[in-house]
Formats: sequence, structure tokens, C-alpha cells
Amino acid sequence: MICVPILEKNSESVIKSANNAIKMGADILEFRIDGLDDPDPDEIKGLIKDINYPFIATNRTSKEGGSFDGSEEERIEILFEAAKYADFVDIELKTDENYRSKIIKVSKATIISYHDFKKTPSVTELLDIVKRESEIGDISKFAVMPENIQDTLVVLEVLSRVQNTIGISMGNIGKYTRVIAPLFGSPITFASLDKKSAPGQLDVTNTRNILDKLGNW
Ligand SMILES: O=C1C[C@@](O)(C(=O)O)C[C@@H](O)[C@@H]1O
Repeated sequence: MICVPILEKNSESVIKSANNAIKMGADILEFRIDGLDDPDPDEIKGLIKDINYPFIATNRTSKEGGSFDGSEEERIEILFEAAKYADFVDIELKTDENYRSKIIKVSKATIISYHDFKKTPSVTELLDIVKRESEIGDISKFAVMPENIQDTLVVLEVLSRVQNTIGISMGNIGKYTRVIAPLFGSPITFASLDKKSAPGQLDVTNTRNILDKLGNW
């Protein structure tokens, strides 16, 4: 599936961006709640219901590349409300276990995520991260930054040895993995419209065209 993150400051822009992503062929949307200037649970509920499309709810902490700068309690409270209406909820592996469990209890399905915007851990370290994520949620996920082309092979090696895991090598060096990872079984790849929510994302149209040409995804 091709997922388009919706990273906007207000409801009007969220609706516009979501409708554009759907028109461009997104299979699922990621509501990056942390992008909102003033995240209001009732407004978020209304948006998810009104747009009426498959959604991942994410409220990314600033510690893992997101924009949410309130307290951890506030972050979890907002995500907790959105989780009741979204198809998937992305919660970070590093989130406090009690907060994580609170989210999982009300989620239809969970993506347990890990991000490193500075480096790529070793194959062994990433396999351990994926193992821990798989024991907690429904889909495992890691998005890491390569320092060289060899680091991107670490991501593909890990994906070749696990199931049900989203693996991403970010940045310019890693961007080819966004259309190769699905061939290794990564169930979701992230693509952008105009605003990228992470370095190296390709646009939706090119992502789909390349995946269709490669086939078997
Ligand atoms: O975790 C991820 C993956 C991502 O960081 C990427 O590299 O495309 C984009 C984020 O919006 C999403 O929550």
C-alpha cells in the first residue's frame, strides 16, 4: 500500500491535502496530528469521519522527528481519542509502556515504530527492534538514516528476514528503498504530495508507476 502523510496546520488544509492525496491514488492516509497548530480531539474525530478513507493516526513526538511539542501526557491523550476512529495507530516503541498499552487498548490495529534520523543501526540491532515491536503490535516499522549506500543494504537484509514489517532507509541515499522495500514484503511505503514528512520520499505518482513496473508488490 502507498501511504501519503497529511501534515498540515489546520483542518481546512488537512481536508484539501487528504482529498488531493486520494485523487492522486493514495491507498491510505497518515494523519500526522503533530502537524496541527491546535490539535483538538473533537476536530480530529470529525476530520477522520468526514474524509472517510483508510487512515493511520500518528502524533509524532519531536524526539523521533515529529512536531508535537506538548507534554507526553497531552500527546497520548490526543492520540488516544483519534485511535478510536482510525484504522491504524502509529505508536513509537520508545513510548512509555503504560501510555503505549493505553493506545493499543482502543486501536483497531497498531504500527509500532522506531526512527533514527542520524544513523542506521546494525542488522542485529534492527532485528532485535523488530522482534520487540512484533511482540507489542500488529505491524513493525523502522525508518533509519543511511550514512552510505551500504547502510541501505542493512534495511533490505532485515526486511528479507522478517514478516509484516515496514522498513525505510531515508534520505537521498535511501530513497530507492521506498520502491524496493515492498518487493521484500514491506506492507506500506510512504510517498508525498508537495510536502515531504521525511527526507527521501518520492511523489505518489512516481512511486506507483515504479512499483507497477517492478510488479509483485
Ligand atoms: O514513520 C514514518 C515514515 C516516514 O518517516 C518516512 O520516512 O516516510 C514518514 C512519517 O510520516 C511516518 O510516520
